Amino acid sequence: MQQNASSTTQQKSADRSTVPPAQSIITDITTSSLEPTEPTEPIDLTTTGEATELPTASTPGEDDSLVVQSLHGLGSPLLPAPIQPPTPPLTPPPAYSRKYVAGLFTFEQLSIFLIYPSTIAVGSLISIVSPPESYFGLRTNFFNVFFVKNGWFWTTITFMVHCIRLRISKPSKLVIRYAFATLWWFLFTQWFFGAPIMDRVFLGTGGVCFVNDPEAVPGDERKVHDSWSSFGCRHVKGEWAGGHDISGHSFLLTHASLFLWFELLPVIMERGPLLRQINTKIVFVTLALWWWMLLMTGIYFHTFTEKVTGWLCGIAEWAIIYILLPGNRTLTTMVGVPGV
Ligand SMILES: CCCCCCCCCCCCCCCC(=O)SCCNC(=O)CCNC(=O)[C@H](O)C(C)(C)COP(=O)(O)OP(=O)(O)OC[C@H]1O[C@@H](n2cnc3c(N)ncnc32)[C@H](O)[C@@H]1OP(=O)(O)O
Repeated sequence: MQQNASSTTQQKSADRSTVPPAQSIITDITTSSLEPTEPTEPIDLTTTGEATELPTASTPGEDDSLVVQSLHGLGSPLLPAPIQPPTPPLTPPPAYSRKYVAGLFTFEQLSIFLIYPSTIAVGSLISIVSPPESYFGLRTNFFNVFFVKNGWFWTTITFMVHCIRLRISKPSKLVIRYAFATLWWFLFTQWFFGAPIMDRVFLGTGGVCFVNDPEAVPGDERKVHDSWSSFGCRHVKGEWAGGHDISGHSFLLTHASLFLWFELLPVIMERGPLLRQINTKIVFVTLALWWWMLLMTGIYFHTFTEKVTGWLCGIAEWAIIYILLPGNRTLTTMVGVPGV
């Protein structure tokens, strides 16, 4: 009996020795509430769904400022934090945590990203070695005139076909991402407070619009027209020559393809019934056509550097929205992430 009593006492004192003093609990809670809980890895766009939104997404009626505050784990450093049971850390759900290549891409994202520079490289190589005679080498070919020259229109239609069958909880985020992609295409190829960005680069690097002057002396028919855009130059039947003429096709085809791929990626990764739908096949047909036309641009048009600068401008908006923003939860809350 006496032995039992003493072992119980020993047990109790052993238990007490494992309990931290109250002061240390308070310190732990206070410091943990002050520690920022920023994600260490970008959010994986290949497996997320807006139905399984980010932990930061506010539910209807929730105060956004509170959400943002809780995201950063901000407490007032002047006031002692109230003692509360420690909240679980804001780690992303398992679906987000996948292996990243160079800390930025998943394997699938990297593979998609690499398709376009390799296509331009292969096309340019063929153009140097021996470009085959082809219908696709004509500027007036049907696929160019009907599809690529209206490329953003067809990309929009394809995107809508993809979107109408999704079950995502926040369609407004889809429209926001589409609006950003459209804005970049518009500023780059159509209008940027006057001439679009690609034409401004051309003019800024010494490019001019030459037109034939019927009244000029023989041998000096070409005169410079004061067109400030490639559209204006085409309108007066002039020739746009001299400066760095960024490839609009490389830009548009890369920009549109990366946009469509990254919106479609969750459907691909889910490998569910959505993948077998006709909507997905339509997206793949557009992607295939855009890839083929980029290869043709690589083989028959522009210089290598003009295609590379077109490609670089084509990845700019995608890199911000789909690669860099997912590393910041507050900004990602604004544009959302693609889902199923
Ligand atoms: C819930 C869901 C929400 C959804 C969301 C809500 C949505 C809400 C409703 C919206 C309802 C719809 C709304 C749609 C809205 C739009 O999208 S309307 C806009 C439609 N417009 C377009 O799509 C225009 C797209 N085109 C372009 O941007 C430019 O033409 C491009 C493609 C950049 C090309 O520029 P470019 O001047 O041809 O320049 P570049 O590539 O350098 O080529 C130089 C030459 O080489 C030739 N060339 C180059 N590559 C090639 C090639 N591969 N083959 C042949 N020739 C070539 C060119 O043809 C060109 O020759 P020329 O024409 O000078 O003779």
